[in-house]
Amino acid sequence: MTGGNEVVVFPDAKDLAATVATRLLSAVAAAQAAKGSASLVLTGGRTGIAVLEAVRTAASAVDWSTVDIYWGDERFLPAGNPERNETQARAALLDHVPVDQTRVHPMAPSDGRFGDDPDAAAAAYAELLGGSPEFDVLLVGVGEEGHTLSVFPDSPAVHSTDVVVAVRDCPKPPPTRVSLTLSTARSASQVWLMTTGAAKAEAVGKALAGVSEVEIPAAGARGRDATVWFLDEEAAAEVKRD
Ligand SMILES: O=C(O)[C@H](O)[C@@H](O)[C@H](O)[C@H](O)COP(=O)(O)O
Repeated sequence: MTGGNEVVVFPDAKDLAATVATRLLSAVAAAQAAKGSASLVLTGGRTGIAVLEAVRTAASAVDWSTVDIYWGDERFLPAGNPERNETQARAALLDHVPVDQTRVHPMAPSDGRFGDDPDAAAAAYAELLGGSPEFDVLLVGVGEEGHTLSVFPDSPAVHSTDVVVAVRDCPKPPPTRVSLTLSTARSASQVWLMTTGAAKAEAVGKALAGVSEVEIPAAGARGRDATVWFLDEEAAAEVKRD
């Protein structure tokens, strides 16, 4: 453990995705055994989508009909745009498992009922979540400068106390997004941060060394019951391990 974080290091991205997938399916089954359903929050990025592809290879292990699917953030683009996290998650997993579509909750597209208004899309998602969402596992990636979800260092989003926010002029394209805030992320029982590559090592090392979330937003992505970092050796290079 490192400062209350569990850190799991893998030789490569493939091994990381396979292990996270197995652990995620176990977490779903445990939540279903405990309360009859499971609530997952998905994210975008190479690692997040690779995990969903790995889940698909063993997807028969769980009853998908009682899994609630949310997104931690979304690229505010037209429905079906290949860059949308929802589009990629459906291609990687959701189109291949028998989910109850009424329990799959994408963030609005930029050509949906709110038009090109990310603030309205954010407000609607906050309303959907209600006051205290009870996520079982919230999956997030980590950017080179320490962003997570679509919350970037010293940005309006990192200072927000809202539930869900619109993000504009995002340093990572596309520029307009909708994102949970870090305080909402912290309502999850477990937060799993997953990243690979040497370019992430500095941000990961700082986050695990206790740097503020304003500087490294990933440092603020913490679960009520568990915070787990899944890293490859390169991304873990600056982590001081116990
Ligand atoms: O929409 C996105 O791109 C994600 O929300 C973003 O937070 C991503 O998870 C990180 O940028 C890491 O992405 P990689 O796993 O591709 O490095």
